[in-house]
Amino acid sequence: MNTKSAAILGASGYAGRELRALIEAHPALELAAAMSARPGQAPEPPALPVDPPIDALDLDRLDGVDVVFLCTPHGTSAPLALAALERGARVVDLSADFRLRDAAQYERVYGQPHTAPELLAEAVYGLTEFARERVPGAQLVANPGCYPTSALLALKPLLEADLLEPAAPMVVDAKSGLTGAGRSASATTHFGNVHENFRAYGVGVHRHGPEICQEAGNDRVVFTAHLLPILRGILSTIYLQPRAGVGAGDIAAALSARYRDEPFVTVYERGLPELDRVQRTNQCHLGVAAHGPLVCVVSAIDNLLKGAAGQALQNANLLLGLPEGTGLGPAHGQHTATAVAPGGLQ
Ligand SMILES: NC(=O)C1=CN([C@@H]2O[C@H](COP(=O)(O)OP(=O)(O)OC[C@H]3O[C@@H](n4cnc5c(N)ncnc54)[C@H](OP(=O)(O)O)[C@@H]3O)[C@@H](O)[C@H]2O)C=CC1
Ligand SMILES: CC(=O)N[C@@H](CCC(=O)OP(=O)(O)O)C(=O)O
Repeated sequence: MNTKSAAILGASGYAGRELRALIEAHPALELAAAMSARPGQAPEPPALPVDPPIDALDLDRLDGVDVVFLCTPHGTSAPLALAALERGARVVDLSADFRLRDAAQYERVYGQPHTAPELLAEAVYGLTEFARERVPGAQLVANPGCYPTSALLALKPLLEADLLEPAAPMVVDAKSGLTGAGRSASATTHFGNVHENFRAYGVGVHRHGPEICQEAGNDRVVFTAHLLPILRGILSTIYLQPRAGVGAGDIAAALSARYRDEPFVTVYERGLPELDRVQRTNQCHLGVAAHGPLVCVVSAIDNLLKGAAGQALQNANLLLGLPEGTGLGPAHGQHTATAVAPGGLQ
């Protein structure tokens, strides 16, 4: 395999560290730069002698780099994407800056004007299992949000197969571990404060609601986020009203058929997903159960891998003409290299 070069901006964050561990174990990618992007600030020195160094932001180091990963907060990614594209790199942005197609909606949802609206039309929403035809030709990939990844992998095949009652809401009751909030401790996400606690947040206004609706193609998704007192993983319990005559068995069969050949999505024949089966893997596990007049689909992912760095690497492999699963470890239900790699959050 010809080696390609990669750079990470935001390498000191949770997603950036995870991606770094994946790239360092990747057989065809070479890490050209791992930079901490906050302008004007020196990167933190490594905490331990074994921790890899992170450099200060220097956009000139992106010259000649094949793919740039933006692991930076929304609002800061857009100008960095512009700079990387101007230098000829392809870009995978892990933030929300290019996920919503409409600049006015971005401003409503994120409370600030978009600084590179001219790029929105060309950005490809990289839910990889549904974007394989468009990602390889893209310059800019908008990596999906973690909650949206868990919801959309369950919903999209059922919408495409027209198995759901058209007027009924689709209720996505999702729970995330603390790493979903990034590494900056806050009063509400610091482990010490959430210990023995569990709560819903952003009810009715969470920024991932519009993203899920956009990609589901309708406004009937009712999404609620919860914060779990664990480190990593998202489990979404999704309540759906099937069309008359459609039962849980039909829903499970449709998901199984859609994902039969997918290395990173596993549909259970019996039982329901649990977080410890997907933590530190790039897997989405789906399970189905009848629930009175409704059908319940449970979807579980690791927020930092399938919900962020792992899916970003699937997309980057496609951008670079590499097999999609390169560097993502054994295909089914097993832990990736990040379970043991330095820098990967254990
Ligand atoms: N955590 C998760 O589960 C997921 C995260 N994402 C997205 O990925 C991105 C990174 O998330 P995560 O790793 O959790 O975040 P972290 O807060 O852990 O890390 C953020 C990174 O961005 C840098 N940064 C912070 N503020 C600025 C700024 N004003 N300008 C430039 N750079 C800045 C930080 O560098 P410094 O060292 O200077 O602080 C750090 O390297 C976000 O957009 C997030 O929404 C997407 C899916 C899941
Ligand atoms: C637990 C937690 O706080 N999660 C974050 C979402 C995770 C994230 O980083 O958002 P993106 O996937 O859009 O990048 C939140 O609720 O805003």
